[in-house]
Amino acid sequence: MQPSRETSGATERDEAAAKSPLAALLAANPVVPVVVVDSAEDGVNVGKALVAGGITTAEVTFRTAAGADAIRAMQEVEGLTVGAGTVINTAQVEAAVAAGAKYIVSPGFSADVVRATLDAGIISLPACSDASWIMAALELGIDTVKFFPASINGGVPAIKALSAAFPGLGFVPTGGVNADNLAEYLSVDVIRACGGSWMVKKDLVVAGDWEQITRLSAQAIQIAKECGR
Ligand SMILES: O=C(O)C(=O)C[C@H](O)[C@H](O)COP(=O)(O)O
Repeated sequence: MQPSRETSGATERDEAAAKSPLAALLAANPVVPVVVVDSAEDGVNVGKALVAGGITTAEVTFRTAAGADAIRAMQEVEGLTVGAGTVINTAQVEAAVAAGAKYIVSPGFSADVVRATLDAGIISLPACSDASWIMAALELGIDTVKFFPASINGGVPAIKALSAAFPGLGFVPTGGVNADNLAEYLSVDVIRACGGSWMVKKDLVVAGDWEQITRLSAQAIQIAKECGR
């Protein structure tokens, strides 16, 4: 009997996870929330709200001045693996590592940022939006790339087309992913996880609506489970 698509996907993901710390991180965290906060305190509250909803990681961006402080403070949230997002230069890599970030995500590909991250012994997730950038990432040993902005760059059909040229490569689509299309993305085997801000929208953080963040997180995790994640 042929294995079902879901079963073969799980096996392929399991094999990748056994070989790569990044793939293992994503196997444990199929939904990666992109967190933007203006204070460390907000970061801690968001982190607790995510964990209460079953999300166990947070990509805290360097888009605000509070990024590094929030990453440092969020280490205290039990059950949360904190990474840094929107890391666009090596000074930010240093700041993220010093703050305790366990992984580093960029909106694009910079060889300097990837090298500095790997040299620090941290997991690197650069974004690549086309085949040329993917080839540059492969040269540095990257096995999974963020695909950003996913919806504008062609979504699932684009990822399937790129995947045909790069067998074994994992993708983390981010940008335009939400509760309505999460299942479409997570039903594709090479998509190791999805990133996005939909469960931690700025207005929810500003309003201190931690309960809604928990509800949206739980909804995302439920969708992921239904996709066999
Ligand atoms: O800041 C970065 O490093 C990014 O790469 C951008 C974020 O991942 C996206 O802006 C999230 O996209 P939305 O879920 O559509 O809000």
